[in-house]
Amino acid sequence: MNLAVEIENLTFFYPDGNKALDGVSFVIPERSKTVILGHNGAGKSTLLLHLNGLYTASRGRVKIFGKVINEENIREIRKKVGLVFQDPDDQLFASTIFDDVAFGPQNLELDKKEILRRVEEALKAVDMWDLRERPPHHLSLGQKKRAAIAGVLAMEPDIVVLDEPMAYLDPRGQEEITAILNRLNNEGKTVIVSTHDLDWALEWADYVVVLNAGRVVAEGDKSILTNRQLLEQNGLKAPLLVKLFEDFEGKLGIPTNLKEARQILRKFIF
Ligand SMILES: Nc1ncnc2c1ncn2[C@@H]1O[C@H](COP(=O)(O)OP(=O)(O)OP(=O)(O)O)[C@@H](O)[C@H]1O
Repeated sequence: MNLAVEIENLTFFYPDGNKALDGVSFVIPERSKTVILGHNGAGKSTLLLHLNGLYTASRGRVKIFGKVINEENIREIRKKVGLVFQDPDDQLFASTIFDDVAFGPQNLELDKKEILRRVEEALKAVDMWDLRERPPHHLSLGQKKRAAIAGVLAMEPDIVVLDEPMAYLDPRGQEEITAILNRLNNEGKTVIVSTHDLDWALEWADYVVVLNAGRVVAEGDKSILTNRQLLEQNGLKAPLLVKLFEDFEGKLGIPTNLKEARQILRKFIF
């Protein structure tokens, strides 16, 4: 298994002395769809900000494709790891969406043709090309989130990290973002998402990391999401499917997505 991310004994203190991460170690397989789960304040955002070197470990280290992030390689790392913030207003600041998405490639000092190619490809990937001349503050939240993702895609990263991309979106907005994440993963990118939504995680993820109070309490395949006791002990709500099927455990088994649930029920009923 090739690894996109390796985190070794990562501890992080905020300047006020608050220890937000405490000896965190885990790996993320390359080309996986990974979810980082944890209750409010568990340390998800703090952790994600380490993945492209925006935060620097107080102790321990973070490796991207086997290379420890350090001051010398930080520019290279930022080309490989794109980070989409939870609030798109933290990311969008130019007077048009086009300029916003062009900002990253311009900083790479690429030629004009290449910048245009990247911006067009990124905006088309999130279905925002037609809105490219709009100012960001004239967009809906779902559109802003898609524009923020385009800004990251224009850097052509191998790893895309998104901090709670579904937060505050309606079901349609969530579906649009999920479709984008799936396309990115199908193209071979490693996609890492923090979320509270375990129903969504059960359907989407293939790798899971659970944090509690700045520590890793579980890491591995999505069968973790069927362990109701573990999830609840760590302040999370088990997925509805898991709650429904666990009453029949032994007889039915616990599905790890809706399709499996249908298959189990079909077998049981017919
Ligand atoms: N700038 C800061 N200064 C001091 N402490 C902070 C700061 N930002 C976050 N923290 C603390 O660090 C811990 C981890 O916070 P973090 O935002 O990483 O958690 P989270 O899992 O992303 O939470 P949420 O789900 O609410 O977004 C919390 O105790 C939080 O209060």
